[in-house]
Amino acid sequence: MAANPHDSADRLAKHDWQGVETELDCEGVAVLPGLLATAECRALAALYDDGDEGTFRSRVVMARHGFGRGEYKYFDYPLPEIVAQLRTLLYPRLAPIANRWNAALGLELRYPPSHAQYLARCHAAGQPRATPLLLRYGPGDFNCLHQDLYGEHVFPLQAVILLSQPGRDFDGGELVLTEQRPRMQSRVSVVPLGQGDAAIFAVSHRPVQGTRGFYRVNMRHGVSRIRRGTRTTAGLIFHDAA
Ligand SMILES: O=C(O)CCC(=O)C(=O)O
Ligand SMILES: [Fe+2]
Repeated sequence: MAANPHDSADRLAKHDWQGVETELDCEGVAVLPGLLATAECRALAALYDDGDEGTFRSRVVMARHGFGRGEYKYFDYPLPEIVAQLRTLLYPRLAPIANRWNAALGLELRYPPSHAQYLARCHAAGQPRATPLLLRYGPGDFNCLHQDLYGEHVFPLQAVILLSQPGRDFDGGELVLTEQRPRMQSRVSVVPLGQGDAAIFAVSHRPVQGTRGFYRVNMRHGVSRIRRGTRTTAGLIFHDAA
């Protein structure tokens, strides 16, 4: 799929990154409205059924693993151009936030400025397989709360792009995040997305400012039951898989 790199760069530049950073710090999730245009959503979603052989490295039927109901496919390298570009362009916006979070949590690990450098680290450590994916849900399907960990190397933020149009293509099927706080009850947030919007959120944990410094909360995400129609999403995970 052709995508003009200048279009993609402009698309990211127009977003309120200061606002995104504040939302991520306060809530652990931020929305980038209209990250993809409608035609791009359709073209990317169409790969699910029409992708050439070699587009995907594997297909997972969620019910077989107790992950929920629905299915997904992991892209293989080389990634479709738009997926590769979004991963490359989003990463340098997110790495400084990830580094600040690690510092707040007292972790020494830092993430390099470019995604190519970070992937080289994953690949050298035995995590060479592509993790971006397309997910497809039909009526009654859902995605259980989970964390996308694929090995020792974990980049702490990820993105999900809604490729279908809510209300027209499907009803229900909301992205849900839970936050498990130490010695407290869990908090939940539902993230309203329109077609082409991306949610950026914490993969497994994030720092929260308390009265005596930062503490660590554990995050999970999932999707509530699809009540009608078909919902397709694209997931961008920045670490690769073992
Ligand atoms: O379909 C969704 O909204 C969530 C997808 C997901 O779990 C992921 O991309 O990691
Ligand atoms: Fe996920």
